[in-house]
Amino acid sequence: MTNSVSCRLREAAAPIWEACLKHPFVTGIGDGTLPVEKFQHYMLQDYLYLFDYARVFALGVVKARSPELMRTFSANVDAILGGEMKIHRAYMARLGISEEQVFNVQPALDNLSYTHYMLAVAEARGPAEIVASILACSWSYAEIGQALAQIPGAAEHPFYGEWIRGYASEEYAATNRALIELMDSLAAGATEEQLAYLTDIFVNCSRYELGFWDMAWEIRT
Ligand SMILES: Cc1ncc(CO)c(N)n1
Repeated sequence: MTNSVSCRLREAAAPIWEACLKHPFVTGIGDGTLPVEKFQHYMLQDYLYLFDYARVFALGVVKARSPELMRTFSANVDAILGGEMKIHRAYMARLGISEEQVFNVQPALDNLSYTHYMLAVAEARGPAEIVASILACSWSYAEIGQALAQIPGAAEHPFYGEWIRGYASEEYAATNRALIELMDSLAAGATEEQLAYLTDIFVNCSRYELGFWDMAWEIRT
């Protein structure tokens, strides 16, 4: 991965990712001290977020110019709607929230701005830019999951353990690795100008990730 495009993206966003890992919301999941009220707000917002996140991948299906790439994007739409959302649905059930109730929640401004930035990039550009915008989300959650799972007892926590196990799972890591490889293959032969744009997208999405943790921590609407 050294010297790869994905490595360059990761390095450009490194200080922001550090801040995400140290964020009180994230460390609160890790040590189990996060107030459930904050987590519930986050869960509702994140569930809404995932529908738009799946739409970004769906635009990848529209923009792809090869059947293989169409299938890759399509499989990711399915992995989000059917796989990752299982974590959310399990928490919704535990918190007593129905899918209908979620759809009556207004997206927080930090959430709406983030998803609409990704959707705007996806509408205007092509597969490489779509993957750059999605990779910041997927990869940062994979790193957060791995980091929290290393804290003794964290993955067994009666409430937050399930979230940690979901994002620390081999399934999630494998999907993320495939996205990293896809980024590198789509960016192969890109000009310096194109690479600079992919980096901007990745860094902006990382800033939005940090904003999402702030929104959740402060219960911003
Ligand atoms: C805000 C946010 N970013 C990334 C992910 C991982 O898909 C998520 N579930 N939520």
